[in-house]
Amino acid sequence: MPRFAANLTMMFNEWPFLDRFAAAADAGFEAVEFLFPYEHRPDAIAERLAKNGLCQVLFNLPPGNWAGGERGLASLPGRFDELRVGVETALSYAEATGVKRLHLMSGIASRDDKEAVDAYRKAIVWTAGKLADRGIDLLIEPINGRDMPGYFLNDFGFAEALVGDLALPNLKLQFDVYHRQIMHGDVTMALRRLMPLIGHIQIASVPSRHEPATGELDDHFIFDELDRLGYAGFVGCEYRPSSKTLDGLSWLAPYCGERQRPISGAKRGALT
Ligand SMILES: O=C(O)C(=O)C(O)CO
Ligand SMILES: [Mg+2]
Repeated sequence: MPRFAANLTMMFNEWPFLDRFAAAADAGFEAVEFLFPYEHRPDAIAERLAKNGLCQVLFNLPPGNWAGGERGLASLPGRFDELRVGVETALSYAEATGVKRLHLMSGIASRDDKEAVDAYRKAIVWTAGKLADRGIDLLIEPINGRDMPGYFLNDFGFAEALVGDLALPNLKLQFDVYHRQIMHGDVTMALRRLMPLIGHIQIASVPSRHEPATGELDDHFIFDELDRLGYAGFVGCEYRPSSKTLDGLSWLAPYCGERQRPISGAKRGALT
Protein backbone atom coordinates (compact mmCIF):
# COMPACT_ATOMS: atom_id res chain seq x y z
CA MET A 1 0.00 0.00 0.00
CA PRO A 2 1.55 3.35 -0.99
CA ARG A 3 2.57 5.75 1.72
CA PHE A 4 1.83 9.41 1.14
CA ALA A 5 3.72 12.58 1.99
CA ALA A 6 1.81 15.84 2.28
CA ASN A 7 3.32 18.60 0.16
CA LEU A 8 3.28 21.53 2.57
CA THR A 9 3.82 24.12 -0.15
CA MET A 10 0.53 23.22 -1.80
CA MET A 11 -1.53 21.55 0.93
CA PHE A 12 -2.58 22.91 4.32
CA ASN A 13 -2.29 26.51 3.13
CA GLU A 14 -5.02 27.36 5.66
CA TRP A 15 -2.18 27.37 8.21
CA PRO A 16 1.06 29.41 8.35
CA PHE A 17 3.95 27.34 6.99
CA LEU A 18 5.41 26.11 10.28
CA ASP A 19 1.97 25.13 11.57
CA ARG A 20 1.32 22.97 8.50
CA PHE A 21 3.47 20.21 10.00
CA ALA A 22 1.06 19.70 12.89
CA ALA A 23 -1.93 20.00 10.58
CA ALA A 24 -0.53 17.30 8.28
CA ALA A 25 0.27 15.01 11.20
CA ASP A 26 -3.21 15.53 12.65
CA ALA A 27 -4.66 14.62 9.26
CA GLY A 28 -2.82 11.30 9.40
CA PHE A 29 0.30 11.94 7.33
CA GLU A 30 3.56 10.43 8.53
CA ALA A 31 5.73 12.31 6.05
CA VAL A 32 6.00 15.69 4.38
CA GLU A 33 7.72 17.37 1.47
CA PHE A 34 7.77 20.99 0.30
CA LEU A 35 9.46 23.09 -2.34
CA PHE A 36 11.72 25.28 -0.22
CA PRO A 37 12.51 25.59 3.50
CA TYR A 38 14.85 28.55 3.19
CA GLU A 39 12.66 31.24 4.74
CA HIS A 40 12.89 29.39 8.04
CA ARG A 41 15.83 28.27 10.12
CA PRO A 42 16.87 24.61 9.79
CA ASP A 43 16.32 24.02 13.51
CA ALA A 44 12.79 25.45 13.30
CA ILE A 45 11.89 22.94 10.58
CA ALA A 46 13.61 20.12 12.44
CA GLU A 47 11.69 20.96 15.59
CA ARG A 48 8.31 20.77 13.80
CA LEU A 49 9.26 17.45 12.24
CA ALA A 50 10.31 15.95 15.56
CA LYS A 51 7.39 17.35 17.52
CA ASN A 52 4.91 15.85 15.07
CA GLY A 53 6.71 12.58 14.39
CA LEU A 54 7.08 13.39 10.70
CA CYS A 55 9.63 12.22 8.16
CA GLN A 56 10.97 14.79 5.68
CA VAL A 57 11.08 13.02 2.31
CA LEU A 58 12.05 15.77 -0.12
CA PHE A 59 12.72 19.43 -0.78
CA ASN A 60 14.34 21.43 -3.57
CA LEU A 61 17.78 22.93 -3.74
CA PRO A 62 17.73 26.76 -3.91
CA PRO A 63 16.27 27.79 -7.30
CA GLY A 64 17.81 31.23 -7.82
CA ASN A 65 15.51 34.23 -7.85
CA TRP A 66 12.13 32.47 -7.70
CA ALA A 67 10.11 35.67 -7.29
CA GLY A 68 11.93 37.06 -10.31
CA GLY A 69 10.90 34.05 -12.42
CA GLU A 70 13.94 31.82 -12.10
CA ARG A 71 13.26 28.09 -11.78
CA GLY A 72 16.65 26.69 -10.92
CA LEU A 73 20.23 27.43 -11.88
CA ALA A 74 21.58 24.11 -13.13
CA SER A 75 21.36 24.79 -16.87
CA LEU A 76 22.37 28.42 -16.63
CA PRO A 77 25.98 28.91 -17.74
CA GLY A 78 27.71 31.38 -15.46
CA ARG A 79 25.63 30.55 -12.37
CA PHE A 80 27.66 27.56 -11.19
CA ASP A 81 29.27 29.37 -8.26
CA GLU A 82 25.86 30.46 -7.00
CA LEU A 83 24.58 26.91 -7.40
CA ARG A 84 27.46 25.62 -5.29
CA VAL A 85 26.63 28.04 -2.49
CA GLY A 86 23.00 26.91 -2.70
CA VAL A 87 24.01 23.28 -2.35
CA GLU A 88 25.91 24.09 0.84
CA THR A 89 22.87 25.91 2.17
CA ALA A 90 20.60 22.98 1.34
CA LEU A 91 22.96 20.56 3.04
CA SER A 92 22.59 22.39 6.34
CA TYR A 93 18.81 21.86 6.06
CA ALA A 94 19.37 18.25 5.02
CA GLU A 95 21.44 17.64 8.10
CA ALA A 96 18.80 19.18 10.35
CA THR A 97 15.84 17.40 8.76
CA GLY A 98 17.40 14.05 7.86
CA VAL A 99 16.06 14.26 4.30
CA LYS A 100 17.50 11.65 1.96
CA ARG A 101 16.68 13.20 -1.43
CA LEU A 102 16.97 16.69 -2.88
CA HIS A 103 15.53 17.99 -6.14
CA LEU A 104 17.75 20.08 -8.42
CA MET A 105 15.65 22.31 -10.66
CA SER A 106 17.12 22.79 -14.13
CA GLY A 107 16.14 26.39 -14.82
CA ILE A 108 14.67 28.15 -17.82
CA ALA A 109 16.86 27.48 -20.85
CA SER A 110 16.73 25.80 -24.23
CA ARG A 111 17.87 22.22 -24.65
CA ASP A 112 19.06 23.24 -28.11
CA ASP A 113 21.66 25.45 -26.44
CA LYS A 114 24.81 23.36 -26.06
CA GLU A 115 26.16 25.64 -23.32
CA ALA A 116 22.99 25.06 -21.30
CA VAL A 117 23.23 21.30 -21.76
CA ASP A 118 26.88 21.31 -20.72
CA ALA A 119 26.13 23.51 -17.70
CA TYR A 120 23.31 21.17 -16.67
CA ARG A 121 25.47 18.07 -16.88
CA LYS A 122 28.29 19.77 -14.95
CA ALA A 123 25.90 20.95 -12.23
CA ILE A 124 24.39 17.49 -11.85
CA VAL A 125 27.73 15.71 -11.65
CA TRP A 126 29.11 18.16 -9.08
CA THR A 127 25.95 18.24 -6.96
CA ALA A 128 25.50 14.47 -7.02
CA GLY A 129 29.07 14.09 -5.77
CA LYS A 130 28.48 16.49 -2.88
CA LEU A 131 25.25 14.75 -1.92
CA ALA A 132 26.73 11.27 -2.22
CA ASP A 133 29.17 12.13 0.58
CA ARG A 134 26.13 12.60 2.84
CA GLY A 135 24.18 9.56 1.59
CA ILE A 136 21.62 11.76 -0.19
CA ASP A 137 20.06 11.12 -3.61
CA LEU A 138 19.93 13.88 -6.22
CA LEU A 139 16.64 14.03 -8.14
CA ILE A 140 15.80 15.63 -11.47
CA GLU A 141 12.18 16.14 -12.47
CA PRO A 142 10.73 16.71 -15.93
CA ILE A 143 8.16 19.52 -15.63
CA ASN A 144 5.53 20.36 -18.23
CA GLY A 145 5.83 23.57 -20.22
CA ARG A 146 2.30 24.72 -19.55
CA ASP A 147 2.96 25.11 -15.81
CA MET A 148 6.55 26.23 -16.34
CA PRO A 149 7.08 27.76 -19.79
CA GLY A 150 10.63 27.42 -21.09
CA TYR A 151 11.71 24.93 -18.42
CA PHE A 152 14.86 23.16 -19.57
CA LEU A 153 13.96 19.66 -18.37
CA ASN A 154 10.60 19.29 -20.08
CA ASP A 155 10.98 15.79 -21.50
CA PHE A 156 11.05 12.39 -19.79
CA GLY A 157 13.06 10.83 -22.63
CA PHE A 158 15.85 13.38 -22.18
CA ALA A 159 15.87 12.83 -18.41
CA GLU A 160 15.95 9.05 -18.80
CA ALA A 161 18.82 9.20 -21.28
CA LEU A 162 20.77 11.59 -19.06
CA VAL A 163 20.38 9.51 -15.91
CA GLY A 164 21.47 6.44 -17.89
CA ASP A 165 24.38 8.23 -19.54
CA LEU A 166 25.78 9.82 -16.36
CA ALA A 167 25.26 6.57 -14.43
CA LEU A 168 25.77 8.22 -11.06
CA PRO A 169 24.69 5.92 -8.24
CA ASN A 170 22.72 8.63 -6.41
CA LEU A 171 21.16 10.37 -9.43
CA LYS A 172 17.46 9.47 -9.71
CA LEU A 173 14.33 10.53 -11.50
CA GLN A 174 11.52 12.40 -9.76
CA PHE A 175 8.42 11.02 -11.50
CA ASP A 176 5.53 13.43 -11.12
CA VAL A 177 2.47 11.69 -12.53
CA TYR A 178 0.81 15.05 -13.18
CA HIS A 179 3.65 16.27 -15.40
CA ARG A 180 4.07 12.89 -17.10
CA GLN A 181 0.43 12.75 -18.12
CA ILE A 182 0.44 16.29 -19.49
CA MET A 183 3.69 15.84 -21.42
CA HIS A 184 3.50 12.30 -22.72
CA GLY A 185 0.65 10.24 -21.22
CA ASP A 186 1.30 6.46 -21.07
CA VAL A 187 1.83 6.75 -17.32
CA THR A 188 1.68 3.08 -16.39
CA MET A 189 4.11 1.86 -19.04
CA ALA A 190 6.49 4.69 -18.15
CA LEU A 191 6.37 3.71 -14.47
CA ARG A 192 7.11 0.10 -15.40
CA ARG A 193 10.09 1.01 -17.57
CA LEU A 194 11.51 3.77 -15.42
CA MET A 195 11.00 2.27 -11.96
CA PRO A 196 14.71 1.31 -11.59
CA LEU A 197 15.61 4.98 -12.10
CA ILE A 198 12.89 6.48 -9.92
CA GLY A 199 13.81 8.09 -6.60
CA HIS A 200 10.51 9.78 -5.80
CA ILE A 201 6.95 9.94 -7.10
CA GLN A 202 4.41 12.76 -6.90
CA ILE A 203 0.70 12.83 -7.68
CA ALA A 204 -2.06 15.31 -8.53
CA SER A 205 -5.14 15.17 -10.70
CA VAL A 206 -4.87 16.14 -14.35
CA PRO A 207 -5.58 18.74 -15.67
CA SER A 208 -6.46 20.84 -12.60
CA ARG A 209 -3.72 19.71 -10.19
CA HIS A 210 -6.24 19.00 -7.48
CA GLU A 211 -6.87 15.92 -5.29
CA PRO A 212 -5.93 12.52 -6.77
CA ALA A 213 -8.79 10.56 -8.37
CA THR A 214 -10.63 13.71 -9.40
CA GLY A 215 -9.23 14.07 -12.91
CA GLU A 216 -8.70 12.21 -16.16
CA LEU A 217 -6.54 9.43 -14.67
CA ASP A 218 -7.51 6.49 -12.48
CA ASP A 219 -5.09 7.32 -9.68
CA HIS A 220 -6.18 4.33 -7.59
CA PHE A 221 -5.07 2.08 -10.46
CA ILE A 222 -1.73 3.89 -10.44
CA PHE A 223 -1.32 3.38 -6.68
CA ASP A 224 -2.06 -0.34 -7.13
CA GLU A 225 0.49 -0.41 -9.93
CA LEU A 226 3.10 1.12 -7.62
CA ASP A 227 2.46 -1.78 -5.25
CA ARG A 228 2.76 -4.28 -8.09
CA LEU A 229 6.08 -2.68 -9.05
CA GLY A 230 7.33 -2.85 -5.47
CA TYR A 231 7.74 0.93 -5.05
CA ALA A 232 8.68 1.37 -1.42
CA GLY A 233 9.06 5.15 -1.28
CA PHE A 234 6.55 7.85 -0.48
CA VAL A 235 4.15 9.40 -2.96
CA GLY A 236 4.25 13.17 -2.61
CA CYS A 237 0.81 14.77 -2.66
CA GLU A 238 1.80 17.78 -4.71
CA TYR A 239 -1.66 19.10 -5.39
CA ARG A 240 -3.66 22.24 -4.72
CA PRO A 241 -6.77 21.30 -2.77
CA SER A 242 -9.90 22.23 -4.68
CA SER A 243 -11.35 23.61 -1.45
CA LYS A 244 -10.19 23.23 2.16
CA THR A 245 -7.37 20.69 2.50
CA LEU A 246 -9.15 18.56 5.11
CA ASP A 247 -12.38 18.47 3.13
CA GLY A 248 -10.57 16.89 0.18
CA LEU A 249 -8.88 13.92 1.87
CA SER A 250 -11.48 11.23 1.16
CA TRP A 251 -9.28 9.83 -1.67
CA LEU A 252 -6.79 8.84 1.07
CA ALA A 253 -9.24 6.68 3.02
CA PRO A 254 -8.49 3.34 1.25
CA TYR A 255 -4.82 3.69 2.15
CA CYS A 256 -5.20 4.48 5.80
CA GLY A 257 -2.95 2.64 8.14
CA GLU A 258 -2.47 3.32 11.79
CA ARG A 259 -0.95 6.77 11.19
CA GLN A 260 -2.18 7.52 7.70
CA ARG A 261 -5.68 8.29 8.81
CA PRO A 262 -7.46 11.39 7.52
CA ILE A 263 -9.68 13.22 9.95
CA SER A 264 -12.55 15.47 9.03
CA GLY A 265 -11.63 18.36 11.31
CA ALA A 266 -8.30 19.67 12.54
CA LYS A 267 -7.54 18.92 16.17
CA ARG A 268 -5.54 22.11 16.31
CA GLY A 269 -8.22 24.08 14.52
CA ALA A 270 -8.28 25.22 10.91
CA LEU A 271 -8.04 28.94 10.42
CA THR A 272 -10.91 29.02 7.98
O1 LIG B 1 6.39 21.62 -9.82
C1 LIG B 1 6.69 20.49 -9.45
O2 LIG B 1 6.08 19.49 -9.87
C2 LIG B 1 7.76 20.24 -8.50
O3 LIG B 1 7.86 19.13 -8.03
C3 LIG B 1 8.73 21.23 -8.11
O4 LIG B 1 9.54 20.90 -7.09
C4 LIG B 1 9.01 22.52 -8.60
O5 LIG B 1 8.03 23.39 -8.85
MG1 LIG C 1 6.54 17.71 -8.90
